[in-house]
Amino acid sequence: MADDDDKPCGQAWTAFRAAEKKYALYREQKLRMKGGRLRAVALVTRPLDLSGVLDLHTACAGDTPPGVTRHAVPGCAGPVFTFEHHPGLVFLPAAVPPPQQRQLLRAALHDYPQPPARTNHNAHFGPITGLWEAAQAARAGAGAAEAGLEAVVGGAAARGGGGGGPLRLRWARRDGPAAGPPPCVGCEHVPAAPRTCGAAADQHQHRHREQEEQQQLPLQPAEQLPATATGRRSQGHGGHGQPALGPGRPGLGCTGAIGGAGCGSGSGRCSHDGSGRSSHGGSGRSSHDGSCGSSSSEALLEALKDGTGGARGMEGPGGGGAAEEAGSGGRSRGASAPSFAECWSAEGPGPTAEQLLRKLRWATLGPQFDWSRRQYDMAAEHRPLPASLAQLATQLVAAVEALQHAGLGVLPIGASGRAAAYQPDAAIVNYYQPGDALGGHLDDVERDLSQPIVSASLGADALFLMGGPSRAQAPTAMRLRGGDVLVLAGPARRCYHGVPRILEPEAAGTDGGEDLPQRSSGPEEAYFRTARVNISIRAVR
Ligand SMILES: O=C(O)CCC(=O)C(=O)O
Ligand SMILES: [Fe+2]
Repeated sequence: MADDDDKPCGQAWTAFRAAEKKYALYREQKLRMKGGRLRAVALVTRPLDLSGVLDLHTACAGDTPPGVTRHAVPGCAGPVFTFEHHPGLVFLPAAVPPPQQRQLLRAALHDYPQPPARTNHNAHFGPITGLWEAAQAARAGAGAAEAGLEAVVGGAAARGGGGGGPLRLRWARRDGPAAGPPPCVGCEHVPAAPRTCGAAADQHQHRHREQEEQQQLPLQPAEQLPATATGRRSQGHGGHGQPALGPGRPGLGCTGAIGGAGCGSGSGRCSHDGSGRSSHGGSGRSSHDGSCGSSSSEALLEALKDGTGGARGMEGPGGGGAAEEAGSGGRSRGASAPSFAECWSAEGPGPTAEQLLRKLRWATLGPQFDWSRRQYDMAAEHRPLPASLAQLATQLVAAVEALQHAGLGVLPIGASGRAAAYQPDAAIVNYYQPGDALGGHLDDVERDLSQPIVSASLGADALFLMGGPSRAQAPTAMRLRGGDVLVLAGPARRCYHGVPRILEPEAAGTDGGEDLPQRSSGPEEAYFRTARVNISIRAVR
């Protein structure tokens, strides 16, 4: 793990940090004198200067900018770009075709956060089943209530005038070590360590969210816990971090820190926690026919009928969901996963599903990283990397290998130097809302750093910073759109990178979601009009 070389407070920012600050979203209160007093009249977004940002979609059509080389690669529909100052970085614009984007976006909401995959919520609440479906329950409407939604939500549907009501987690966040039995499913919490100025007290914190401190989820006594969920605590939690709500991310192998306010921001956190043994979370049903408008409520109702909690695999071109791809065969939750009904009710003490969905930051597929031992825990329960993601990464790495054969030297891949040696088995799924950022970091704890990372962007546009081996090196700012892929290979594996900004539609110059395939009014599309998902696929074994 490389040193965190951000300068201490009071000194100049590193070049990387300066770039983060340049592109970060800042909102300022506009003040005006009213009645003899200064009053806040509006929240103003600081203008964003995109003139220094590389947009290789425009270069696809026109001239290639200095320091960037365009290649035609067999097997790639469009051009592929490499960078003089970033050896090992390969940019493949629009490499994920629209139908596959659509499948991945749906899977990212329906499947990937399902237990036994872990998410940032595990540290506070334990495994949660059917988050997306529960968040959609209020939209399920009277039909859903009639069909049995009220069986789960109690009186909420009725109180909601037939429109359903928000579902709440049955258990609440715990803010301290469990005070005696009974322990609960949601009690993994490590007391916050104070963030010290410029120090490495929390060097695993990468994400910040504007105003996150004001957006804390409700804290209530952990009561009314589902009997079946008691006694389960996630394993392997290193206890080093600060799994406060919001910006924690797995940071597998990451070194970095970002704090919107610099020192003393107190928002550092890291939520790494191992989970139990491998299982899966879906029954492998496919639903990629564009009929997503009602699919979430249908999935919910299906789930209510069969008790699987909506944890259905919906990903995979061949009709198989992620779980099916993982060879699970039918049941839709892992051994340690509570059912949908155990998780959600109309009157639980916890936050609403919508709140939790907004705060979903990451999910991990494949082996979990154990921060206490600083290694991947291969034995702990996890959701295997779906075959479709492994296939996507393998195909793209093979395309990149073609550059190698053309003498461009962007790899090696593995000791053999052949793409065939590349066997991805893990991914981090990052969920970004407007205002989120991922601070500069290295991904450097995988066993074999000669294995590339394949990083696919989905949903809203973002700015990506690609730096060098130290933060002192000024990064290149690039615009990423839904469907774009970056491959970090060779020397680029040891370089700082991060995401300082998700482009809100105004900044992006769009009304949002232009790049989403087959735009429709489905809830998934609505989510991705402003949100972004990144899936970074890795080989960790
Ligand atoms: O969101 C992105 O584009 C970058 C993600 C990343 O760097 C990571 O997950 O390590
Ligand atoms: Fe990364």
